[in-house]
Amino acid sequence: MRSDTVTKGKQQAPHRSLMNALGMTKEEMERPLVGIVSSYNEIVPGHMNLDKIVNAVKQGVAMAGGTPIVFPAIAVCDGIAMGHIGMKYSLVTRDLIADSTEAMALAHQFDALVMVPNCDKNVPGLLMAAARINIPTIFVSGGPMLAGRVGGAKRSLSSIFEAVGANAAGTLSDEGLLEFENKVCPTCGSCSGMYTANSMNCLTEVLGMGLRGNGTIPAVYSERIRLAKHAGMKVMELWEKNICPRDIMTEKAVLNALTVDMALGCSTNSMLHLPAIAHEIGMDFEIDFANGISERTPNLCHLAPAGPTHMEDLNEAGGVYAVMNELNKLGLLHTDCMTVTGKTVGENIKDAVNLNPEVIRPVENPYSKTGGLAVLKGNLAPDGSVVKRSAVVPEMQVHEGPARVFDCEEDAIEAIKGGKIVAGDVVVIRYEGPKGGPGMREMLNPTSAIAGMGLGSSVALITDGRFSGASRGASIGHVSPEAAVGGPIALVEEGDIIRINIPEYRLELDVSEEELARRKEQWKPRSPKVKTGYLARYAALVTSGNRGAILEVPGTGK
Ligand SMILES: CC(C)(O)[C@@H](O)C(=O)O
Ligand SMILES: [Mg+2]
Repeated sequence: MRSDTVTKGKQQAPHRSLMNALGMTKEEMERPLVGIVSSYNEIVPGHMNLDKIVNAVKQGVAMAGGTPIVFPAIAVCDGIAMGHIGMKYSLVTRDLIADSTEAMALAHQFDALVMVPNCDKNVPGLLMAAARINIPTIFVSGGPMLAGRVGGAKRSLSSIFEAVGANAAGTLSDEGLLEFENKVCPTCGSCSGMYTANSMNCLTEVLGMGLRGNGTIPAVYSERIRLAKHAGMKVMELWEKNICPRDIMTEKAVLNALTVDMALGCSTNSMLHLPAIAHEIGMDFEIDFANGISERTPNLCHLAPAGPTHMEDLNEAGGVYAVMNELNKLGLLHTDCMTVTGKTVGENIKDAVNLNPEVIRPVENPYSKTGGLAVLKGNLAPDGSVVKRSAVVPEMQVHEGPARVFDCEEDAIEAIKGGKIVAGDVVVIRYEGPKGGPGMREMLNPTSAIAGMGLGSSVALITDGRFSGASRGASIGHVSPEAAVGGPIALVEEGDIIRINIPEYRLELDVSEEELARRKEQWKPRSPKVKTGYLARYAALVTSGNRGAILEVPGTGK
């Protein structure tokens, strides 16, 4: 066993004495040591129940003959971090979570791992760590929040952000806003739409790293406790068979995840996290892969913010496996991939029935023939940009309008709320990229203000930052290269015409090559917004959005 390094032999007497200090018995030391990575804390609603999940995992591991040992991972609530300096500290935690888990797992020589994440950065951060450490590992998340009820309709986090915009526009009273505030987040769990956390928890199931229901069983259901116990038992089976993450998260599994992403209508952040996970398994991942997959994959789900359904509805309808089974009818999945069930994808999904054709449209009757995401390229984004096209109204799929340029999120918000943005405008928010932000903030306040003020069908937003899964509208993010490194987005001037053509995957600035070359000559890099601490170190190492904002070892290109 890997843990023999710390438990067996005379040289290990000091190690065993320290384990004695933990209260660990000889019998416990002789069993496989299973690290349980707990993302529990008291500030993230999606994580406040993870102590219960972790306890259930411990019981499962112990029942199956392992010794469970808990250690922590940090976690940020993107909702609470939204719209201020806190959001610069969100994406950057993904890599802290991956790196710190690598450090803990290898420092203590665990035999296997159970990852217990839930919200936006913990799921991808721990998937990256799992691929990197590559010892038998299973995931069990905390589960989604139930939807709230406002005026008889199911509502969630995107509606409260948009309610703020409606209130600013005078179409929603202060009492109305307060009602949203009090009702949209009724339980613990990851916010109830197909936002980033739930996107990544569902894709964990597709990647084969979580058991059935990992993405959709609500946080407050006792079924989730049972799922956690099963995950604890299952990791011991994976250990016995030595099935490791890189046997499961193969290139084909990543392509399956991208495919199901298209059908579910996942968050644009999946297009940062999948390339980063792919990087950990040594896969070359060009983001425009996504378009080929998007072309042939129908969009089957319109969960919030794209439509009125929520994670609890997807769960009732049969969950992720039912969506996969639909896609399998078109032969779109690699069914031979191994999973943590010890079975292949094909074996896992064969009996999954779609129980609600309104929540999961059958492949014969999709919301659209093409998938949820698209990658746009052109002279404004030579290395690519990402849009959730399933959340863009038909009249904005092709749009042309004057650039309204802002060098940070706060300035854009002020202009939108101050009524300075009008129908037709293309709002450009730059110097918010991975290096420039630093930390590539989510622009949920600007997109919600646009939607809430009734401009969602006439105004587009382009940024080298990123979006929340709760953002909707013609919101094009991850524009690469970013402004801070002199990407063309830095050269846009107020009033330049920008052309967006989603069906043709184009994003163009209507300025001649000569003029752009002239502007480039004059462009000078700005002094970094943050000069000390983790953000400064992060900015020095981070790559661009199209590469998943991975951290590169300087000089290696890796
Ligand atoms: C706050 C949210 C909903 O988690 C957002 O940050 C997202 O990415 O979906
Ligand atoms: Mg987020």
